[in-house]
Amino acid sequence: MRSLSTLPKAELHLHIEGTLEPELILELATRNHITLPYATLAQLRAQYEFTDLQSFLNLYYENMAVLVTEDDFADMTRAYLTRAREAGVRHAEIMFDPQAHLARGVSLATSVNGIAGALASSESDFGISTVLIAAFLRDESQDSALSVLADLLEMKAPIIGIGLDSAEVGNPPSKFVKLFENARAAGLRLVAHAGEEGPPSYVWDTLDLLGAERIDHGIRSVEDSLLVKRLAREQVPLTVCPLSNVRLRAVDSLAAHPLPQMLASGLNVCLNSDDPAYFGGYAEQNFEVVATEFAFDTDTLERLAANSITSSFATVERKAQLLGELAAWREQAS
Ligand SMILES: Nc1ncnc2[nH]cnc12
Ligand SMILES: [Zn+2]
Repeated sequence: MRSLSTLPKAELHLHIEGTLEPELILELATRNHITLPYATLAQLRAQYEFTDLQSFLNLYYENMAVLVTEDDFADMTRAYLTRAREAGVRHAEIMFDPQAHLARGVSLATSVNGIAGALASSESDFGISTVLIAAFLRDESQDSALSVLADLLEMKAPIIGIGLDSAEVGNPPSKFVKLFENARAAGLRLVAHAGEEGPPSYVWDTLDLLGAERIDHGIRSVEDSLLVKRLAREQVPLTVCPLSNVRLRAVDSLAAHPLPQMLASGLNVCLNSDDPAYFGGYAEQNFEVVATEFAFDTDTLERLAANSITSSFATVERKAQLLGELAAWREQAS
């Protein structure tokens, strides 16, 4: 099969802290004199066996301890952009978790300025247009989220929107109605994780109570045929992350992933890497594993890439440019 790193694509579901590779974690730990529970790469790598979302989140939050200065955040971001360019990512919508850094005593200015500083030149340095999304931790209170959102607005942080992530089950969308109201009133775009481990009712409520424009994951939607009909009718974008779902055991195996069923139902799905340093693959690898597993033809791969572009928050001009690149890729493919 032709390498799918040449397929022009947008990545819409990416946690920048989930791009911290083990090598960079240890390098930053040394630089910042942080003692992690793991002294060697082998010891750290041995932790990357997950049984569910929470088992991953525990390691993901623990490893963030190495992010201390603006330079650390900028280096992490540039490392992702370097790898994303190789993956054929032409536009990236990058989430970060400000509350996780605040809880460790790292200021909003440090995380925002470090990441946004690197993103400011992403197009000239890497050929990748980017936007930044502040994701709120659903296992924290809404009051905490409201206060951080107010601070982000006050400091005029260059964010295009907000997201909702972390432990889903037991933290339903209804907990964050006011947060999404405030973000909407501030002119921000709205996305949220739903239906990763949580039930289809969380997807309904993410649409109806929070007014989210995109659903991150959404794979459990297939359990509810009425919901599938609605998602198809409204063409709600679903940012699916196959390798993540396998590694966090949201599905029993790649073969059991509902992606083919979602495509057959006419859903607006695209492929993403979520936390690629933890789940064994970047954007092109997520395309390659499903292309192989499900024997997808060129039309299907093109559709997945087109969905990522049209569902993005890129400008109309940028979308047109990237769809043009995709058409050129198609020409070469045939
Ligand atoms: N896959 C995921 N689900 C929920 N929260 C996350 N934070 C980082 N990755 C996540
Ligand atoms: Zn995610």
